Amino acid sequence: MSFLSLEHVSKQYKTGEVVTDALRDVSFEIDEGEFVVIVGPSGAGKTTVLNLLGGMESVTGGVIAVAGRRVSDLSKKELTAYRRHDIGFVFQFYNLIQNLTALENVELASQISRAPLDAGKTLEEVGLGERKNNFPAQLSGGEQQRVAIARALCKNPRLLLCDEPTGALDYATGKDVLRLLHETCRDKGMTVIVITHNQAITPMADKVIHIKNGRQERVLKNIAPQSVEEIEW
Ligand SMILES: Nc1ncnc2c1ncn2[C@@H]1O[C@H](COP(=O)(O)OP(=O)(O)OP(=O)(O)O)[C@@H](O)[C@H]1O
Repeated sequence: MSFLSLEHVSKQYKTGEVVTDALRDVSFEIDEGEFVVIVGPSGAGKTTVLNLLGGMESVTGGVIAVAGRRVSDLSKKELTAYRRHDIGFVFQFYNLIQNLTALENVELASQISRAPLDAGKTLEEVGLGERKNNFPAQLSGGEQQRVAIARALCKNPRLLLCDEPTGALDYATGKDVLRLLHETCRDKGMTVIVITHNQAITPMADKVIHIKNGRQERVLKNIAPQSVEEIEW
């Protein structure tokens, strides 16, 4: 059995009379420790996939399983525990708490986790040991994203979900963040899913899932994934 699977997943949003088919019959599998890129144009349904995987939304139809659990069958209470303990989130705009230092931001996440890693050590691992007492406003965008990644990692999650993690960063800083995510996957055996509209980063991935108009167009495996240094856009 694979680490993560979607089987015939559909998701409809109803706003008043309007029904949007955000996802239609999406099925794919991901192995533990894979670096996966989900790519597609704006409105394709990428964030919806992430919200379903992260337990923020529930499916309209189909089955989602992560690490041996049927996420699509969990109760509200179980979903809260799943989000808290099993999933690390990295967003485009970092979502750090402005009046807490880098270290305090990471500690806050570790305090609500079941088996957290050391917050200071995790910040050192992302290259921010020297900046741990800085507030977010005193850090560059790339540094803030590293804090956000440390915050996600110190929960010691089973799965790291990243929604356009380089969307707010310049080219070189975006590459640094992708390198960090790639290294986290390789060094820790962490399963990492990155969603992006940037086709150029797909050669980094072990697996690429193309989504368009709520449908999965194709799933490709890269036999020889490239490092971020080898690709340009
Ligand atoms: N909460 C919601 N209520 C109603 N419709 C929604 C909701 N969330 C998403 N949608 C719709 O579902 C479709 C897929 O949206 P989604 O955000 O998953 O796309 P996306 O690929 O992540 O796009 P982008 O790259 O622009 O973020 C879109 O048509 C969107 O308008």
